[in-house]
Amino acid sequence: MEVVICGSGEEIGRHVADVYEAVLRGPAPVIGLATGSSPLVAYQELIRRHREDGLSFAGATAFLLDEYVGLPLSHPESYAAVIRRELTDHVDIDPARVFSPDGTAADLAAECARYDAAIAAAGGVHVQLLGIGTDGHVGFNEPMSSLTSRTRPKTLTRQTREDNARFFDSVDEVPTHVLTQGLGTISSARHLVLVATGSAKAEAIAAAVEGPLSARCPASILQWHRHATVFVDEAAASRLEFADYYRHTLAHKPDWQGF
Ligand SMILES: N[C@@H]1[C@@H](O)[C@H](O)[C@@H](COP(=O)(O)O)O[C@@H]1O
Repeated sequence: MEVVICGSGEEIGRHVADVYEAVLRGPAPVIGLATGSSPLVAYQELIRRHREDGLSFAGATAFLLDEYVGLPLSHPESYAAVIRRELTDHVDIDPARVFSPDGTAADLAAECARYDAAIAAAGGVHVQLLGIGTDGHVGFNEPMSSLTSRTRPKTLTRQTREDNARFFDSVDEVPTHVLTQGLGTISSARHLVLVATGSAKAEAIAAAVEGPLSARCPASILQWHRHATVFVDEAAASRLEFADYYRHTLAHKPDWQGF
């Protein structure tokens, strides 16, 4: 795992956009997208590169991490709607190639199996963007999620519903259940890129990066992955014991070595 401490959110956005641009310029790119506020600066940079530098998403396929159960796709806070609003409506990706689990499906278990099969049929995800919840969740894999789980329904913790209440009229409006790619599904992506900013994420980042590999902190699954990159700002890095080592590594990173 490579931990990269950045001076600003904009710097994180540029690094993430570099990683995505390299995949998008390759053959048949399959990109993993995430919602939440953490990826937004990277999405804005990708949209800028599309408009100003000709970066094309035309041949890309995209898979979203998760979705609320019970919110119609037309609901502005459904993740299918959020990703359209924040990224895919602003680039040249084929809307029919932007996939997300359907939280309104009559048979949720079958929908989850279908979703995993669709990811596999696309050849797997080249790069998966991740935020992190204050309880250490990735996607919507709450603490104690199986480390090998596949896409499935999950029950949100009270903490996560409170964290996400800002997108709804009240915490009571936040759905109680979700469909999420499992930790095993996420780990199948070839490159995991986790982004976190702000002091509210410092504890979760310390647990994920330097704590034990444990379902107690689902994001610690990145320690088990052969290609994982964690981009944090100074505030999110503030509880990292090895911060000086990460800074030293970055300062001496060879020119030939990307992320
Ligand atoms: N399901 C999403 C996660 O994918 C995201 O990482 C998390 C943190 O969001 P934010 O980046 O807004 O802090 O929020 C939600 O729970």
